[in-house]
Amino acid sequence: MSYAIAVENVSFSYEDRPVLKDVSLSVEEGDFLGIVGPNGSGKTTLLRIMLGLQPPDSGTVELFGTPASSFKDGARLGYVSQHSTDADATMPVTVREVVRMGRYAHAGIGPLNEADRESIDDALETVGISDLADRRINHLSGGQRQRAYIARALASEADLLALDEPTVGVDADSVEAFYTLLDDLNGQGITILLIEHDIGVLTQHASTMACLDCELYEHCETGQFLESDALEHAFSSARVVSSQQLAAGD
Ligand SMILES: Nc1ncnc2c1ncn2[C@@H]1O[C@H](COP(=O)(O)OP(=O)(O)OP(=O)(O)O)[C@@H](O)[C@H]1O
Repeated sequence: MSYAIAVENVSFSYEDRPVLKDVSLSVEEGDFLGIVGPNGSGKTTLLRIMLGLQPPDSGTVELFGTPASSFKDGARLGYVSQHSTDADATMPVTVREVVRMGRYAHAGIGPLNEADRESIDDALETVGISDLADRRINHLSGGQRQRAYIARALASEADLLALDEPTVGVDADSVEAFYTLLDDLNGQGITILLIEHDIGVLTQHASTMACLDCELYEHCETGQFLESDALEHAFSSARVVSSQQLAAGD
């Protein structure tokens, strides 16, 4: 079995406040993992540690079989953080320029060759925003911006996409289209890690689910998760759908 990410006994504190306690969690290549948990339960922190962006205080993290501290192939990992868009909000960059950043690992900052240009065009087309390529990134809606950042990850040929609450502020139709895109990418073999408050929609798409509450409360296949008490535990989060809605398949 090949793991995209293997986390073993990870603990982490901000100053002296423990945020993660002894978390062990492996993500198989090709998995679609949904991560839920109450507000402030350490989800973003764990995601960043899983991607090797932040070292744990103790425990180990492996990315595609290599210790995170010596993993050099960052282009394989695409991360769309909650704050991805903030940095660009004040910069006059176009969507194409944002997606072009995904080619840095392959093309450097020099002129692009034909293959690079093709890769950028393909990425824009895959996420359905070719017509927005020359618009300023900060003139896009939240949902369109999320697509631009996914296109950047695709242009960098990422094998794994990690997204932190990508659908906040996105209208219901766009959320559905967004999940269709994620399903397509996952069908092409891209591993997906997704933090999402809307457990109802998440569990319709994720193949495995993890519920975090400082410790790892549950990690299992989605069907099993829906029948476990982790569901109720995750509902202690502020912004979730009700279990009645879930039962009704809404
Ligand atoms: N840089 C930081 N310095 C100090 N404390 C932090 C920092 N980042 C996060 N925290 C705190 O650590 C805890 C876990 O934060 P984290 O963002 O990982 O949780 P989360 O589950 O993603 O939260 P949410 O669902 O609200 O986005 C929270 O109490 C948060 O306030």
